Amino acid sequence: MKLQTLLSYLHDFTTYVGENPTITSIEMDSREVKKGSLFICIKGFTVDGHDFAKQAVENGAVAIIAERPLDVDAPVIVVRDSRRAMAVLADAFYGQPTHQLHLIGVTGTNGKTTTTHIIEHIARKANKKTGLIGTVHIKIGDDTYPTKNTTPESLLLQRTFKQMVDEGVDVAVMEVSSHALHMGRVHGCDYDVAVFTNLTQDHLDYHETMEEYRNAKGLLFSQLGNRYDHKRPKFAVLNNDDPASQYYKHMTAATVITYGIETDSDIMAKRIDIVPSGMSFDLITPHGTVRVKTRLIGLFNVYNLLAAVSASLVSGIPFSVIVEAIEEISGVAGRFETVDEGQNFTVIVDYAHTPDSLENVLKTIRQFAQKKVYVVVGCGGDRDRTKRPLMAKTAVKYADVAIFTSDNPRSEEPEQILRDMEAGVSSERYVTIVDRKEAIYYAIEQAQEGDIILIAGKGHETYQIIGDRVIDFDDRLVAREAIKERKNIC
Ligand SMILES: CC(=O)N[C@H]1[C@@H](OP(=O)(O)OP(=O)(O)OC[C@H]2O[C@@H](n3ccc(=O)[nH]c3=O)[C@H](O)[C@@H]2O)O[C@H](CO)[C@@H](O)[C@@H]1O[C@H](C)C(=O)N[C@@H](C)C(=O)N[C@H](CCC(=O)O)C(=O)O
Ligand SMILES: Nc1ncnc2c1ncn2[C@@H]1O[C@H](COP(=O)(O)OP(=O)(O)OP(=O)(O)O)[C@@H](O)[C@H]1O
Repeated sequence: MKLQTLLSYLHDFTTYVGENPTITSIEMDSREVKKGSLFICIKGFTVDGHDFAKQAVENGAVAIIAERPLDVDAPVIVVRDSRRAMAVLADAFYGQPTHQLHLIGVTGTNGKTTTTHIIEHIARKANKKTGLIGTVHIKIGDDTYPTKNTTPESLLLQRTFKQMVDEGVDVAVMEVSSHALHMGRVHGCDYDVAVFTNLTQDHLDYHETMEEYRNAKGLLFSQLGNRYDHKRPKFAVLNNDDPASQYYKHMTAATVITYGIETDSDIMAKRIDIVPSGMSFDLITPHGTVRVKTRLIGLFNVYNLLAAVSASLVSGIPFSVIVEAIEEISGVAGRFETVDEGQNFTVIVDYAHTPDSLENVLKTIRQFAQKKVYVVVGCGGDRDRTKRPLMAKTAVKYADVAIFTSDNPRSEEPEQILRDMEAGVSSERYVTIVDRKEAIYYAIEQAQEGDIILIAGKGHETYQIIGDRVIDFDDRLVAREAIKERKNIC
């Protein structure tokens, strides 16, 4: 594509009249630049991409997008916000692929990964070829690709959508983080369905106030149905039991579909029975009411199922197929995942890393617990500090024994993070063990027959970030080793 053709997609840009090279790729990392690339300088949180423009030109970049003039041997196009410009350019460069996909975006503090996986499962059951983008991985059909962010940067995102179109994907479902919405990573995405799960405290290191956090998520709904003059209908699927939905309802031009348990909604669950092996409930929809059974556990998963059912129904998937799919779905990796080595106590690994999700998971466990409940929990470094005392308070409130430990301390001292957690609790019902492996071993050594241990925070993750180092660490493997060692000792 010619540079000037590409630039014509930037609405606020009209002045470029220089050279017009053919652009063979767009890159935001100077190390990825090839001959013919357009290099976009992004001011990062660690380094400034503008400092790598020279290197990009040496590597073959034929034009540069930047937020200020640069002294390099290639045309420099100055824009106000290069990250947003990148989203528009990537969308254009890859042929606006989201116009050709049925795209479902899921946002909310908790439940995004679970809900997107349920939707993917339902769509596959309906014989659709699916694409999935989220925290665990990117998946196209059966092929998976690793990913660094819940919602990737626009370049990778649009490249992925293009691959999905090329591979014949019918339904693409993705997690849309508030960071991505705020930074404009998803600018240019043409969503057909936007789903809201819930809003509770998280990410205040980035958004600063709950209001800003709520507004960032609102961008998914305010932009839905406004941006493109398409014939395709647009739907906003909202959790009626969450107060933030009232706000999103008023800001969207799309058709609103609501779901809930407590508040009258289009799609509802009633008569919910939860047992250790799963749940059953009346699923009430405009297409009829059926009693469904699922292996997923916890009231929060009823919400995730309702969100997924609503999104699937407005996507035209038959009700009977949806019901069949939810009856056979098993869990999502690292979400309420049990570690079973035949021991006589239960070990659950769960990704709960917000006060609300920790509370929900512990409340669910409390429903079955006959004996003691242990929780191993920590808080990430360089992230929302205000949630640390709240996480500790929740752990101590619902567990008999809380073990505070490290969870991705990053550049912070783990001891300081743990002191921040301890500040939230006055009782002595906790133990602090800095080393996460030791903490897990401690819980497993202490557990008696019938006890339940929740290892919270890292779920499917297979690493710990300590300082600059990323070390291999998988809660599930560590728990397995600890159980086996304990058996050998016994
Ligand atoms: C705070 C944040 O969002 N950081 C993101 C950002 O990294 P950064 O700002 O540190 O980038 P940087 O290293 O400073 O680099 C700046 C620019 O220089 C370029 N560069 C750098 C070095 C070089 O030699 N040459 C070069 O060109 C880089 O390619 C980049 O374009 O850009 C990276 C590349 O896209 C992202 O992966 C990274 O996300 C990090 C991993 C992150 O943790 N982000 C969190 C806050 C986040 O976005 N989380 C949400 C979900 C949260 C949730 O719901 O739980 C998400 O969607 O993932
Ligand atoms: N609807 C929900 N409401 C509250 N808590 C939930 C809900 N769904 C899941 N959880 C809890 O939150 C944890 C994370 O769930 P999930 O990965 O689906 O959310 P997420 O929104 O993708 O999280 P993240 O943005 O951090 O990746 C689960 O392990 C569970 O403990």
